[in-house]
Amino acid sequence: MKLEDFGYNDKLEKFRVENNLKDFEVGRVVSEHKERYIVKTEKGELEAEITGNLRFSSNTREDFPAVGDWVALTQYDSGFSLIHKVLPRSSMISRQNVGQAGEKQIIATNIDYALIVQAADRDFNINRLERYLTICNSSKVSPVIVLTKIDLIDELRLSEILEKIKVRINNVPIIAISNKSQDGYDKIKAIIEKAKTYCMLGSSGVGKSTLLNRLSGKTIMQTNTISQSTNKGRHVTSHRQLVILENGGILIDNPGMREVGIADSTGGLEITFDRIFRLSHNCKFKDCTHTNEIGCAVLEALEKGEIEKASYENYLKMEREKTHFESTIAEKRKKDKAFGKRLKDYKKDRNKKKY
Ligand SMILES: Nc1nc2c(ncn2[C@@H]2O[C@H](COP(=O)(O)OP(=O)(O)OP(=O)(O)O)[C@@H](O)[C@H]2O)c(=O)[nH]1
Ligand SMILES: [Zn+2]
Repeated sequence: MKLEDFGYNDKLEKFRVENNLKDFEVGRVVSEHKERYIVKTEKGELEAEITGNLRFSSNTREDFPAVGDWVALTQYDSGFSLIHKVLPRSSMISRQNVGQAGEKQIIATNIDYALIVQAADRDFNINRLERYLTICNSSKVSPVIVLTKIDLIDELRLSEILEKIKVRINNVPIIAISNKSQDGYDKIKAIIEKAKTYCMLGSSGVGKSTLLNRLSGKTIMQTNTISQSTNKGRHVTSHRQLVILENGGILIDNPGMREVGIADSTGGLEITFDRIFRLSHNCKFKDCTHTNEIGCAVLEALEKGEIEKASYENYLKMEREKTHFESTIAEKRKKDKAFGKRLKDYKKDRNKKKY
């Protein structure tokens, strides 16, 4: 397989040449477990770790490789490889780190499209759709809405749902499918492009695994463990998290992806709620919160019924979450800085005492 088959492009190649990385091998991280990586190269899959240098020059977890990353690495005779550099990312999906407040955890990188999967029966929820959209918009990933289980509803209900979406969400393709009858499969297959990278976002039970299995032409979820011997006879076993689909698309499906909470949409609100943001330019006060101010263009539009009340409320809720998350990050930075200073003072002090 060529690098291009799993997503390598001219931009990455240009970076590689300009940054004197020609002596390294290039590969894509297909799985990660406790800082051990499986990297797919033209020669096959390699097991790798990062160099000490990369570790020490990393300021945050974001600088470490993640699934989807393109990396420059060296393979040693022992069959072991070291990652020297992470090539620039075109997109990044992250979530709030559950253990550490204010820390981000990268789920996957270099994703072109996210399939936002919602079942058309009980799962359908437009507020949640807006949240997933916001995740996409803040991650620089293009969204596609996929409605599954349309075999469980009638045509009237389906057109109602489609209408509901269109009132609140503009310019996002919507594909309605049934994994059971395979209705709409031609449409979903048609949007999946060769060498583009996809991921799926959606609640549990909406049909993501079923769709993935069908698109890959294999039963991946059950046979997800690959065992392959490296050229030195070492065995690499990993949970495959990057899958090449039947028509050449690439799908990232790692455990983290399934856990991207809808609370992780800390940016991208401007794009999801562009109507509200456009209106806000006409608010009397620059720092208008659009909740009780005089001369608020958003409240005026709301009163006139020009924007949906439910959408407005969803926006306010997400805006509050965003503010909260940002202040947690700011606080953490302040603490880190204070700690850094204390450490410096301590070292200075210790050095003074030496002489
Ligand atoms: N009727 C109907 N059932 C479906 C459809 N798609 C999936 N299902 C069923 O819904 C259930 C859940 O499907 P999965 O594919 O496991 O859902 P998932 O999104 O991968 O769920 P998690 O693995 O928990 O994230 C299974 O019993 C499927 O057979 C559909 O289009 N129509
Ligand atoms: Zn306002």
